[in-house]
Amino acid sequence: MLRSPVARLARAASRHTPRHHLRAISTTGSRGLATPTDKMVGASSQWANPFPHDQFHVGSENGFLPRQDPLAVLPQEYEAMEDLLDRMPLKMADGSAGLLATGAFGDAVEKDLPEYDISKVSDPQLLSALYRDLTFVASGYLLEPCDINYRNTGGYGLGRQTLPRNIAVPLTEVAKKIGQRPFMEYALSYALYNYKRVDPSKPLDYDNLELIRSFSRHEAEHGFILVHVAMVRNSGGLVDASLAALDAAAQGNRPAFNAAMDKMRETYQVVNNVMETMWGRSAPEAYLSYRTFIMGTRAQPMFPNGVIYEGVSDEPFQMRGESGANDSMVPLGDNLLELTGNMPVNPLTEVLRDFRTYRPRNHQQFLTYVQQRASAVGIREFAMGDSTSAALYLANLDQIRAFRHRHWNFTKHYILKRTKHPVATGGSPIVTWLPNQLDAVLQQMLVTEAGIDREALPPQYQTMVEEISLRAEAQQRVLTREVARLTIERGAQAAKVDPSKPQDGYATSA
Ligand code: HEM
Repeated sequence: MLRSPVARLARAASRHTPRHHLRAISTTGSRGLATPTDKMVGASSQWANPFPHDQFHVGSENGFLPRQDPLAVLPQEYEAMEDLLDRMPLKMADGSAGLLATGAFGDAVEKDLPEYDISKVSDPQLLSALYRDLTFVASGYLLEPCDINYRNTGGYGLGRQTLPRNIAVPLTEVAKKIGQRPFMEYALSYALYNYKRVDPSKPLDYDNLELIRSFSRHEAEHGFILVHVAMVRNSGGLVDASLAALDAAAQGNRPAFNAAMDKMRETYQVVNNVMETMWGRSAPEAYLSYRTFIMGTRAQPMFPNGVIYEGVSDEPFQMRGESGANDSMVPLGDNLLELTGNMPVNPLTEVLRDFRTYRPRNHQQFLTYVQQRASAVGIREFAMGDSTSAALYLANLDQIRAFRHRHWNFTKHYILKRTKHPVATGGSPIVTWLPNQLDAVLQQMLVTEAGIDREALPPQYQTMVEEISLRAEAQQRVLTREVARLTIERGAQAAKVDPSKPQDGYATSA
């Protein structure tokens, strides 16, 4: 990873700022930095979900979660699949070994799963539940041999290269109906459509959440998935604040813009605080015991030619695996703050763009809308036109940095410490991909802070800008060293993007 001249210039410029005047006030409290007004939030008149009947419907209440809780139990006619999924996990509810533990899942799928006729199904909630459940069956089936191999040898070997028609045909049909690819997704399958409330009358707090499906039934998998849900549960605030910021900038309304940016920062901080609970709720040493099942069929050595979907196509499909990279909260920040357009032009950034096509179609459209409107309105330029706005813009970049920095730490402790496998579940190179984006945020922060007239700021903002800048400089230095070391240790494979082109034929709407 190379330092860009821009970052060096930014650092040089920031050194001219008189720092000894600054009072030490922490930026980590939840106290607001601007004075929010009640009028600040409220949906923009310009955004409407283009697929109004879909379960994933971006809104200020549910944010990026589905607007109805996921259907937890399938109707009676799908009893065979429900039963199969109950017997599937490595560990059964009573502690005994499930089908995946003994390697009996594949046979059970071939013997016990009917080829469901989905043609008459139109209820959106049922379609989404069928999609989730068929993708669980598909991933369990394809990756069962890899998990057994991993447990015996520490390597993954090859997965099953063909998906039988009793999974492939209904899965492809349901996927088409809801505008998705026929493979496990982060939002529509594994994470955001896989929770139920313990007490239906209570809110979506972590302690009131339970999983619907699981590959392992290990408490670490429970924690891993449900921490995502507990974070995204706050995303309505991000949706609201981003629309309010766009409207305010379009109208040249500085107080409303600052209030929206502060609301955005505050909400990201809540999200980041929930993210921090991952360490305690999902043990790092257990992660690899269920991770095999969320791998993809693209850019993975277990599926060198992709997978044939029997009864669907003679050409193999290759799909990225389930990954938090398909969550919409960080891309929303990237797009609103006009960071996406400033990502380096390289194959790693191409992977980022590709990831953004793996998500519910209303999410995709919303993110595209925010990206286009932020650029049309000139959010960054508007923010840089006033010191306080610029400081709040920087504070939001800092929240995106905090997310990506913590996330890189997760990757080091949950994955890099424990396996040499060169690609992550989504098919990105494990050593360089996350740092590519983290470095881009750090550089944008350094350029931004260099452009802020600190003397014009109230004291607490001066301190905030100072703290943020020092942290960004230090983190960029450490990151550069880490990536260089890891690339040498792990070799080119762990650093390079798989050059193969997707052959999935399922590029969706955005
Ligand atoms: C144990 C915890 C976690 C680990 C080990 C982990 C690991 C990873 C890895 C390896 C990637 C690279 C992409 C790929 O799969 O190919 C990734 C991407 C990503 N994950 Fe996670 N993840 C964790 C938790 C989370 C959580 C809780 C979220 C919250 C939504 C999240 C959101 C993301 C995002 C947004 C990206 C894309 C990052 C970017 O744009 O720079 N992850 N994750």
